[in-house]
Amino acid sequence: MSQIRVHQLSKSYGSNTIVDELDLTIDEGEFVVLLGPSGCGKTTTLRCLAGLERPDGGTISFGDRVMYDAAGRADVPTHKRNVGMIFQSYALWPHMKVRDNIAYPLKVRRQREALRSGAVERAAEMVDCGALLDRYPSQLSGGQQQRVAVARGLVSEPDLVLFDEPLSNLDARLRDQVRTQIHQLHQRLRFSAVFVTHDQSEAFALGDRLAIMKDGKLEQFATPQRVFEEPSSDYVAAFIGMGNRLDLVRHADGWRTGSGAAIDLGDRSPVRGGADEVTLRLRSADLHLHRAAADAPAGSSVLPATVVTTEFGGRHHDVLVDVGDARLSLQADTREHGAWLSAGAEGAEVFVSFRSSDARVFGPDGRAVEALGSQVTISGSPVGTL
Ligand SMILES: Nc1ncnc2c1ncn2[C@@H]1O[C@H](COP(=O)(O)OP(=O)(O)OP(=O)(O)O)[C@@H](O)[C@H]1O
Repeated sequence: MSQIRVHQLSKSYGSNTIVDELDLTIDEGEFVVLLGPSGCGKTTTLRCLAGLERPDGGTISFGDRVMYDAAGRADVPTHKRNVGMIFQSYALWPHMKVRDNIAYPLKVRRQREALRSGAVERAAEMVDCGALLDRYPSQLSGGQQQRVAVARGLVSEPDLVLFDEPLSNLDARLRDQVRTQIHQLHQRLRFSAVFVTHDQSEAFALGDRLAIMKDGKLEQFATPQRVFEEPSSDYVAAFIGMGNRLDLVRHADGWRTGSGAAIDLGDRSPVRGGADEVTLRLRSADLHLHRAAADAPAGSSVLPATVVTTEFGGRHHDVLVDVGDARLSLQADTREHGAWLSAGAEGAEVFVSFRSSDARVFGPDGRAVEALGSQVTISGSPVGTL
């Protein structure tokens, strides 16, 4: 098996375009995560890959085998695509024992040699379910049921394993356990996978690459590290945890917020003529709280703020502040700030600071303003030199 390619894939329901000329590649052994908010078309894309949904346009190929081609009228049925599928609802057959559930894909594909040579038992052992083979699904916990579903998804050594939000029905502790198990299995077996989720921590933990979807299209397709450090748009930044937003306007002496506070964008500043209005995004962890402006580290931007609410979170307090008409969230260290924050800090006049290197800047079209040495680009096209 080699690369899996999706080219110009489209799918509509009535007049609603759900998948919109989507291009996606999954390299051999790669774990690709489809990430995006509810309704952006993740599951529909997955179902098209599985052959459970008939696209309206485009092509899907697994190596040199064309699975679907709207123009060439190819459409290989699901049971001939050699995909493994793991669903949110586990989807185990209730009337079959664990052994028969895991064996099911081998029986459908008539893989008798695998059945004879103990593939079912090996798959069960792989997910620590070897002792459960003679139980029915109703005799298993949710976590055990999903591990059996993972064994069933992998038992036939499929060309592609599809996961549709498989952790969503599990409680937080089990979710972490099954997530780690899927990660370890992938490290060991190196199967090609597409994993649908709307949870950014799952995506960061599991993905070799993240395909972030918006309205049926790919907004960014890159490694988790790249997405975390350089989100390609304001939409991606907001979705992956840069919840703090400040709108800035260029003045003769530099950038200012709507309430007039000066902001130093450092080398993330677009050049004159590039953009005169930008959006700045910051993570809560990169915004710092001070009782006096002088306490802020040298070289950072400092903004006057008013405390709105605080919540105890253990080592930190979650704090909401207003900076002009922008509401920002930050985490304040409990050892440094706990005493006065716990004593009722609502309404307190404070300062917040951040470093320009932690901020990400987006142009009026929502695309990232990237600093490339002394050359600055907006939306990928050079607009001038600093
Ligand atoms: N069979 C169908 N008929 C009509 N509309 C559908 C059908 N299946 C899905 N849709 C619509 O297509 C849109 C995208 O659905 P899809 O399940 O692909 O989204 P998603 O990104 O996976 O979201 P979620 O995380 O909520 O599952 C939704 O608005 C949904 O209501």
